[in-house]
Amino acid sequence: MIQWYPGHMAKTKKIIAENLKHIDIALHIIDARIPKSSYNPLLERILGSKPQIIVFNKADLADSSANKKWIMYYNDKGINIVETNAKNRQGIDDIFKTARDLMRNRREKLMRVGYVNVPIRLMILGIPNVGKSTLINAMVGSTKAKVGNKPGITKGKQWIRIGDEFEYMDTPGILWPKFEDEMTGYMLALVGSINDDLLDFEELSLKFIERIVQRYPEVLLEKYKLDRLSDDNYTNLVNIGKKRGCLIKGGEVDTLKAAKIVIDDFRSGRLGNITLELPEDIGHE
Ligand SMILES: Nc1nc2c(ncn2[C@@H]2O[C@H](COP(=O)(O)OP(=O)(O)OP(=O)(O)O)[C@@H](O)[C@H]2O)c(=O)[nH]1
Repeated sequence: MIQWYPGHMAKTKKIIAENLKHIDIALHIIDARIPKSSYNPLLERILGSKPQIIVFNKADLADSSANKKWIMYYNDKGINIVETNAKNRQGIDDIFKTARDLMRNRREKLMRVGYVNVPIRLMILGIPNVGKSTLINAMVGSTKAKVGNKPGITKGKQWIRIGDEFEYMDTPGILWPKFEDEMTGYMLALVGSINDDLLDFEELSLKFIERIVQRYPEVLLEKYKLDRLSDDNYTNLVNIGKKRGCLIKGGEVDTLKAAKIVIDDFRSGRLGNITLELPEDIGHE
């Protein structure tokens, strides 16, 4: 499993802290299928009193009842959360609305002292592969993006204008995943936030099957037309391989091939809407 070197992490933290000085609101993108593992609690410490909006992206791939639970969880904590499908531009207007609401008082104050049309500055942050670039494109949408250096702020910083009201920092902040425990590593790997070259797919698929057997057993039975689920997940993987014709010479099951099929089916949404982590998992693993 990959780890971030402490030096690299400290440098990234410093860059993010520096960039945050220039913005009004941080958009913290998380993956709705793994809201616990894709959330980096360290960001909160760096943010201090700077407002954040949690963008619950890829909600279209997640389980809608789980989405509701997570939204309630964050609402109860008083944290703003917006559900999105950046690929289809769903939820984008809610981000703008929430940002406007958050900045209303400040903008009114500025207007009273003569500042008009002060843009709300946003920055997108998130771990790899959560949909940062897709979200940026969705936010820009059809409004023509003006890119340019702004005087008075760190040289070279690029801002993109969205309509009349918003500007966002051109480069999204890439957060390092928190490798808090082994399970977090597996979760991040399952959604593709860790380089595939480093992964043991068979081991990963067994962890995935374990969780699916607990939470969505019917998914495996239906998708792979299994007669029954075994208590032993390796047997389940072998049975999936048999159904999918993953055989090597001598009629043995090619479990690596079967593992890749299962993971690919999950990532692409072919297994249906799945959420691997629920709010009640926090502090229980
Ligand atoms: N189904 C679905 N797919 C999405 C959504 N948002 C992004 N994707 C897909 O997820 C993949 C990663 O999206 P990117 O926008 O490249 O993610 P990123 O966070 O910029 O990735 P890095 O550059 O690796 O940090 C792409 O294949 C997108 O099409 C979404 O809301 N729903």
